[in-house]
Amino acid sequence: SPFNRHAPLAVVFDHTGQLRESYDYIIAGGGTSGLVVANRLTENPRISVLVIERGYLDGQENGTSVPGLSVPTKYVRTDTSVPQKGLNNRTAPLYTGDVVGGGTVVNGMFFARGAAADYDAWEQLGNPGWGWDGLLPYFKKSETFTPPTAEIDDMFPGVISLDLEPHGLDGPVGSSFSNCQYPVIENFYAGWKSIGVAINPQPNNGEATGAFYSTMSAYAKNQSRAHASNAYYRPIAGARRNLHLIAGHSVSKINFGEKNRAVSVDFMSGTTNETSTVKADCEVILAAGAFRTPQILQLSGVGPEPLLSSLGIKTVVHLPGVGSNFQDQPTLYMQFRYGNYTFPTPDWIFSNASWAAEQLDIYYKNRTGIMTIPYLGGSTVAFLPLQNVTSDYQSLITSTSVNPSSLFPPSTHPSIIAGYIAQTELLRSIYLSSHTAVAEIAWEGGDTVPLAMIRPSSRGSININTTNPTSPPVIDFNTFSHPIDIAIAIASVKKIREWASSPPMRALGTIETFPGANVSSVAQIEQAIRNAATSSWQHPTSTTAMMKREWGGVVDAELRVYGTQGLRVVDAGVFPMSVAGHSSSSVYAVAEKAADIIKAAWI
Ligand SMILES: Cc1cc2nc3c(=O)[nH]c(=O)nc-3n(C[C@H](O)[C@H](O)[C@H](O)COP(=O)(O)OP(=O)(O)OC[C@H]3O[C@@H](n4cnc5c(N)ncnc54)[C@H](O)[C@@H]3O)c2cc1C
Repeated sequence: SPFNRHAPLAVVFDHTGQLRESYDYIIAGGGTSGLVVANRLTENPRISVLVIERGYLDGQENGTSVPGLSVPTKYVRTDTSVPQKGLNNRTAPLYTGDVVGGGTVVNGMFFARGAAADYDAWEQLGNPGWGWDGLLPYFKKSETFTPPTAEIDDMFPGVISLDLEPHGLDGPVGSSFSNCQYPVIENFYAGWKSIGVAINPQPNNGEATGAFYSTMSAYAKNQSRAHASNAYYRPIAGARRNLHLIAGHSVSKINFGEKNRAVSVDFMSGTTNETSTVKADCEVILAAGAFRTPQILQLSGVGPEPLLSSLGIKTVVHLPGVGSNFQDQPTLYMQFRYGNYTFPTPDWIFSNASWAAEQLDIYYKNRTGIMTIPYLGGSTVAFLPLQNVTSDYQSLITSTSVNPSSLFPPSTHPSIIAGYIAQTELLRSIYLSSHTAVAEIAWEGGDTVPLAMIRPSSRGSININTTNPTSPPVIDFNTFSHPIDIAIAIASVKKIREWASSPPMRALGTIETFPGANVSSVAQIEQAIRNAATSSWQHPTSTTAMMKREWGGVVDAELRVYGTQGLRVVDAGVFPMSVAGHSSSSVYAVAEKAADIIKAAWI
């Protein structure tokens, strides 16, 4: 059993008989945010915390620690959306972590923060303290940053800032750089530079734009993956008797007492479906991620009343925003090949077994080589503000403006539309800004060039359609429902082509194989995107948004669920809008801040 390792001070349980009847705090979801909060609250030995996690502890397999290896599929859960009109009625997968540590155990290890403007927009949506200045101390608190090796610094002079100031130096999550790189990455930077996209050596200081070498979530010393489990849970698991974690069980319902106080949760065994109840003396904290937290709330009677009553669920709080405002970042995987490219490419890891074995050997001996580069995309990215994507950006914004109400079904509660209008006003200034990006282009030196539309105006939903907690909720990304999203995607494809045909990339003999040179008119590019893009960049957020209640918000600026007591949400669902960056570093920062907010309430 995976639990034997923890004996005799075992705090990981797999059956309910070992649990107490009540805990001060019950955390639903032992993923990224849940483990941060569990760790911080149990710093006080008088506070007891139970984490209930659907997945199990990872077995510390090579795939969860060596950046260059693929993660064991058993830790990744795949759910499927309803057909997406904007994708010519195709469905799209949503991947999430199904393991203690959640998404960070299986993610692509990009560890870049969003732009200051992204978090400032959160604050402007009515959340004092949640802007860049308010969050920066928590980004730092979660991180131990290590600058690149001299070898990487010499290979890419000036590409990575050695300035430690914006970083944390003693937090739980390692943040560092792969210490080996494919030499062709130089052409990536030179290509962008040649078409006017500057190299940004310090993308973690609020200016997350330009072409840069991203920090990755890894410990520099041994070049192994840093995830929430090994950063926030394993180091304390045996030592803190006040922290219990039950694996393999899912929270199915929050039970409310007088004045809508969350008093206990029901949770189910993943193997037997047997349901148990455990009491919360202080609070229930939801950390099941942007996909699952709305499900728990709706099953518990907190959500849009019409939906709840249609399923026969008694409404505890009519909160129309639960499950709405869903955001993810649609992604198109363009394909290229390279005529003059003889050096090993990232694709060799899969196609050349003896080379891959040799690299693994180098990794284990010296913690260097190609296996230090995350397999899901490398570390090299370009984050383009709209004005870098197209010089016509102002007319693109004007020509795609729509009546916000027309983007939602007629039955949508007015508060959701009001909140969306508040967001679109901020989005407009974001689209005009040179300080935050709309498109992300990654290249690890191989055939695939992902293009992620990281600043969507479209909004989807996550809603239950059954009272059965073992059925996943309905995922509707509503991809490309706002015309600006497809317009930005089309302009971005053209921009990537400009980069691919810049002299430094041409020198590699770069040829686009998908969509391909014959796909050239705007209409053709649009169809190629609609036929091939996927809805998610694996960054689902905003389904329990921190916004005013009259704007369809679900939690206040202290992350308390409106209309309830003793109930908060701390996961990526609380982001009012997605950030133009990868989400994990923001999730850690939000959860660190959440823990401080919860502790402040003790006094
Ligand atoms: C394949 C993939 C690649 C990614 N790549 C990157 C990347 O390169 N860089 C980056 O920054 N971000 C990336 N992300 C996103 C990032 O990892 C997530 O944004 C982050 O982990 C979300 O944290 P969370 O706490 O909101 O949710 P999670 O970490 O998903 O935690 C939620 C936890 O709740 C559990 N759970 C769900 N339902 C229940 C229930 N009912 N009861 C109990 N437990 C439950 C889940 O098993 C999970 O462990 C990626 C994600 C994936 C899946």
